[in-house]
Amino acid sequence: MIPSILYFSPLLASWKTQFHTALCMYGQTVEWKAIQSIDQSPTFAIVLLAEKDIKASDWPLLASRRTIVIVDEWSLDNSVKWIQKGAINCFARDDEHLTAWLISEISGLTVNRSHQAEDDMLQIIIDAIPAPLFFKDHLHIYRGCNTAFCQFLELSREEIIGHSVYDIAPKPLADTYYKADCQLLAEGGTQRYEAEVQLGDGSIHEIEFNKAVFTNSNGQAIGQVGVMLDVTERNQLISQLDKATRTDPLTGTSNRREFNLIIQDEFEKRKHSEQRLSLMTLDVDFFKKINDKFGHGGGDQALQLIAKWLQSQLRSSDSLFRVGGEEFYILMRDTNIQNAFEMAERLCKGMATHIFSIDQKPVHITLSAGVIELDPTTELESILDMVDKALYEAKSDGRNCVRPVYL
Ligand SMILES: Nc1nc2c(ncn2[C@@H]2O[C@H](COP(=O)(O)OP(=O)(O)OP(=O)(O)O)[C@@H](O)[C@H]2O)c(=O)[nH]1
Repeated sequence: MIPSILYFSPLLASWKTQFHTALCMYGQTVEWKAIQSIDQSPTFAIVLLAEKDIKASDWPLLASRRTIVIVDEWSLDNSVKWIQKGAINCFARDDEHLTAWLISEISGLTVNRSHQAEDDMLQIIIDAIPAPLFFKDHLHIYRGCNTAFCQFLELSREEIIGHSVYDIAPKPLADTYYKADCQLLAEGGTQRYEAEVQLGDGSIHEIEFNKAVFTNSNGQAIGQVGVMLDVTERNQLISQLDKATRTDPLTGTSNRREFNLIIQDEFEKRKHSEQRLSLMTLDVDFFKKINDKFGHGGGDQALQLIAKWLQSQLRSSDSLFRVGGEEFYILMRDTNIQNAFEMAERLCKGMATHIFSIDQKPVHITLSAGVIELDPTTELESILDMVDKALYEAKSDGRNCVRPVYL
């Protein structure tokens, strides 16, 4: 006869002997295995835990095993408390009823098959649903799932049903699901959230969970049902789309939309920090002539070369934006007006002496610029107006020069 395995926690090491003898007397062959915590036992196993050995991290797994809690002094209140946490029974150390109860458990006399037909019908129905679907009881133990859910996790139904989420997911992910489950059961109703799920091949997918609590006829929450939608691709598309709406497709730099978002944010931060912030507006001089000489394609190429060159001149804390046809902004963090002015001069001089090549022909390009420091006591709109005017001043003063705004 194959011995039944009984798992026990450290404080029950010597205590178990009396039960071993009693069980043998009634013809039960058992094997005892010591465990330090409940996760070292397989699901469905009979696990005997001394109350003092149980840690809070063991609680989510109590119901996925046939857990018996052994207490020093039995009380109805305490016993019910453990049963509500998922244990199937609670006995005092010296309670001989435990022997009879263990014999019944080991013999499998408690299995109730009266609802088998309904269960089979429910399984057929949920298997027809293409999205992964599962349901858990109020103790967070999986009580059912459809074929799509098994395929999704690459686990068999046996590896899921009766298990706690801590049995089938890595601990950090299981913590997330467990927390969400607790919240849903406490609040009732429905819940929708996104979380990562690790598949059988180790890949991580972003999943939208749509869950709902179900109740018994008294309105008491007895479990939850969840449907999973794989939104990994959808989220990737959203983030690509979001990036595209903030990027200038010609030069790859950030565009005006991104500038509007960033400048608001940086300006708000500036109001609560001593870190200086400056803005440079740049416009390519006589750009129309480049288009006229090289065609629109040549002009596009020039804009790409200009953006690349500007980017190569910046510090990692500066941000470049293409905000119009041949107009660029540079946001300079940690920079006062003096430093911003020097930097603008350096860029204009550098651009004027740099020789670009379009269609193998050398091209000279110059820039006009305005600079301003973002004073937190001035309205952002007026700052942007003033720096634009400074740029027009640079244009009307002959181009290829910088005009600073001193507030
Ligand atoms: N190739 C190309 N040209 C563009 C693009 N956007 C704007 N332009 C051109 O840039 C030129 C800008 O001309 P203007 O505003 O008159 O300015 P400018 O010729 O640079 O002269 P100033 O700014 O006064 O020095 C126009 O001819 C636009 O068609 C673009 O994406 N690609």
